Amino acid sequence: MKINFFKYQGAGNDFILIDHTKDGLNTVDNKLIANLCDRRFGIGADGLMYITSHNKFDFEMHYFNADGKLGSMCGNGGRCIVAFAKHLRIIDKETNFLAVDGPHFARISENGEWVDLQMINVDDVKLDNDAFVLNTGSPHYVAFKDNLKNFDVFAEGKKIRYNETYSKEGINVNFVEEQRDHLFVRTYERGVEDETYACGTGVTAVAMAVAKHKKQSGHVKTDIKVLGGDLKIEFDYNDEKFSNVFLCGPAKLVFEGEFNVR
Ligand SMILES: N[C@H](CCC[C@H](N)C(=O)O)C(=O)O
Repeated sequence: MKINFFKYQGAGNDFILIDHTKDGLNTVDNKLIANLCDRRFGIGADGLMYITSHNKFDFEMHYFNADGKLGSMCGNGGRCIVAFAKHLRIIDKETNFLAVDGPHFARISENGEWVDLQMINVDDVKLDNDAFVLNTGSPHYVAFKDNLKNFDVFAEGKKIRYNETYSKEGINVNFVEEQRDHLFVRTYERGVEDETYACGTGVTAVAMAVAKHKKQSGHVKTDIKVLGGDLKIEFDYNDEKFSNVFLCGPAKLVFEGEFNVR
C-alpha cells in the first residue's frame, strides 16, 4: 500500500505529516513511525504527525516522537500542522484545533509560512538547584549557560535527562545564554534523544524561566535564536501565571512523497 506524506520544518525542527482526515485514523504502528523518522534508513524527521478530522474542532493533531512513541505537545509540530491544514484547505487565516494538551488557537500568514500558535497557560515553575523546571505542554528543564556555542549539549543534556530525577518520565533539556537583544537556546529532546535544531515548547519554557528570573512582568516579548533559525515568544505575566502565550515562527513545506507499507 502506498501512503502519501508531506515533510515540513519549523526553524529546523522537522516533521513527517500524514493526512488521515478522509480515511480516518485507526491503526498506529510505532515501529513504522520510528523507521520513517530514521535519518539513515527512512525519510528522516524529529517526529511524525497525523492530522485527523474532529467534530468540534477544525482538526486534531496526533504527534509521535522520532522514537515512534506518542509524544506530549510539540510546539513547532503544532505550527507545522497548522500550515499543513491550510495547505489541505481545511482552514484559512485562523484555527482552533485539538492537541494532546487541549485546544489551541493559531493565526497563519497569507502565504501560509508563518504561524502564531497559542500555547497552554503556565503557573507552576519549580527549581532544581539553579535550573527551572516547568511544563509548557511538554516537560522542560531550563539552565543558564555561558559560551553556549561551544557547549556539549548532547552529552550534558543526556546526563540530565537520564539522571535519577528524570530518567523514568524523561525531560527535554534546554540551555540558554542571554544576548544583548535575544536569547540563544539549544535543546536536547526527549524522544529524539539528541539535540534538535529547535524546540517550540522548549523556547516557550525558556522565555518563561527568564521572565521569572529577571522579574519581568506585564506583556513580555522575547526574541529567540536557535540552531535552525528565529522564533518569538509573547505572553502576559503577573508574577504568578503566564497567560495569552504565543509561540511564533516559520513553518515550511519542504517536499511531498510516498512510501510503501507492506
Ligand atoms: N520539538 C517539540 C517538543 C516535542 C516534545 C517531545 N520531545 C517530548 O517531550 O515528548 C516542540 O517543538 O515543542
